[in-house]
Amino acid sequence: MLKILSARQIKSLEESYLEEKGILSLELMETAAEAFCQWYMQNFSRRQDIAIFCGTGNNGGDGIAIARLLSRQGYPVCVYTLGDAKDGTADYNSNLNILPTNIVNKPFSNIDWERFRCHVIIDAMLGIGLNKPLEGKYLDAVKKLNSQKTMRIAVDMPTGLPSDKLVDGEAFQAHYTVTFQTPKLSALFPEHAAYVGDLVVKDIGIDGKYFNGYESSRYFVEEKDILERHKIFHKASHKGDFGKVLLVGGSKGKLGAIMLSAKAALRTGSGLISTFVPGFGLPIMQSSIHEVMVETCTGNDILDSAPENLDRFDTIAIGPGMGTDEKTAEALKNILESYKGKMVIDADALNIIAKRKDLKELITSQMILTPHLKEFERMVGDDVKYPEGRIEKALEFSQTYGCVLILKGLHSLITTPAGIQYFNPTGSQFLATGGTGDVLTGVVASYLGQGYSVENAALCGVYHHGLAGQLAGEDQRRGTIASDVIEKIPETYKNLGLS
Ligand SMILES: NC(=O)C1=CN([C@@H]2O[C@H](COP(=O)(O)OP(=O)(O)OC[C@H]3O[C@@H](n4cnc5c(N)ncnc54)[C@H](O)[C@@H]3O)[C@@H](O)[C@H]2O)[C@@H](O)CC1
Ligand SMILES: Nc1ncnc2c1ncn2[C@@H]1O[C@H](COP(=O)(O)OP(=O)(O)O)[C@@H](O)[C@H]1O
Ligand SMILES: [K+]
Repeated sequence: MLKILSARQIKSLEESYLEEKGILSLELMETAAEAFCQWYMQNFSRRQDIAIFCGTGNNGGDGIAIARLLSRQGYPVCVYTLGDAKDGTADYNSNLNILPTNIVNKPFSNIDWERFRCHVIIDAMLGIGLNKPLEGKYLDAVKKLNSQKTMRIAVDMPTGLPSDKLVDGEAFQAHYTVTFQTPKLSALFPEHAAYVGDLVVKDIGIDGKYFNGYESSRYFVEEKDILERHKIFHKASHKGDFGKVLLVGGSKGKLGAIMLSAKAALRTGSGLISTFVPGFGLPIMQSSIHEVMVETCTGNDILDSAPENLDRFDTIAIGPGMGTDEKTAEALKNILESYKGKMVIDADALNIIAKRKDLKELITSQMILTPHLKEFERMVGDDVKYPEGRIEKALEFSQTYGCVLILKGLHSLITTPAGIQYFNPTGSQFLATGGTGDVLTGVVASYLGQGYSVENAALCGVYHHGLAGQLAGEDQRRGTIASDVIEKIPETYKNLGLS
């Protein structure tokens, strides 16, 4: 887990790290520049001309160091500077003094934009030191650079993006942001996706113990955190070990949702999947998914009653394609009141709960709720447009009702009633297609059925779902559909070296 700190905390952390280790800030800057270059060299060829735009703070210092290191490796670089070296930080100037003279270093104001050409723009103008919205030459630079049809990469933070809050005005629009040690909170806001691009986090050697003294209950999940949360199943495991899951949902025209959940749960590794659907769904379910057992409610078209003997199941997920009819709401109430095991509550089950205070009171610590933004807004009855407020609201909701909350979207946010908030690193814009939420429900329910805690099921579920989305997107690009995501779930295990 990478602890997410504010810009102020990061500066203080770096100072105490440098002091304790007896390292100069210039050395840490060199490590950061090396980390950037290592990533750059793995991804880009020497045939691409690079223009590095530098401010005169430490972000600019990183940029100048990057220019030296890349040039030494045979990469063609030019430096363009905003600001006056006499105002520069000590580390910026130390780097400027050793910039090889064969590297072109021009003031930004001297650029002839008619003739300006490069393949890659690196933004090292401003980083976490940003203290006001862009104006003047920085604003001008960002506008000019954003209009270039080239690859754009930001060092640490895109210029103009505040580390901890929503952007005010313009900011550099990066295709990649290579940040150091731990992501800054605002780089995880979906609203900032167009500025941050793909986020790359590079270790610069400040180990976890230095983070201990800084208060934050927000974390960025890493692959190793997921690996250690998985259960290992032995060779003689039988289907009962992998859990008996019941998926409740479906209504006329929306049976597909529960089918997607069921298939996703099977591909995640569930032992036995049962579904509970309206009567019309029986022949359809049976003929399309042979591995799934099907039970039906009393009504033909809508879900109007609850299943018998709920204790047969290790976990229940409810909501996909279920509809919000009055009778369905009563069936939901019945299930929430009578089932004591772990549950996933999704989609229409959330929409029903949003309107019924008596149902909200039935939320327990055994439950994982999986709203997308609109569903969350319905549940909290408030505007959740602003990310800072939304993250706070998620915390408040999880603590008030004692449940785990998965707020879906780019970097889905998992909040636990203990007050910990985890941002998920996996995912892809190709998941933005109907039915992928139903897939997530099946994946999370499967882990609950396999005996994972609510917290671990939520973390592992969201991570694998996002990774499956990435893998499906690599093959199918914008043609990706929810079924493609399901088919990639097994590959996520292979990818992580899990059996
Ligand atoms: N401190 C350290 O030891 C390390 C810092 N690193 C780099 O240092 C960066 C932070 O450096 P700084 O603290 O010098 O900050 P920046 O380089 O981000 O910016 C600082 C300067 O920009 C000015 N400024 C702020 N907002 C402005 C605006 N809107 N328009 C014009 N000028 C503006 C400030 O007054 C200040 O002079 C990080 O983002 C990272 O790139 C890395 O080298 C890793 C190690
Ligand atoms: N741009 C995106 N980047 C990352 N993940 C995304 C993106 N868009 C959607 N997702 C993920 O896809 C899923 C969509 O869920 P949801 O909105 O409930 O879809 P549906 O109701 O169609 O099943 C969520 O897990 C969400 O996190
Ligand atoms: K930058």
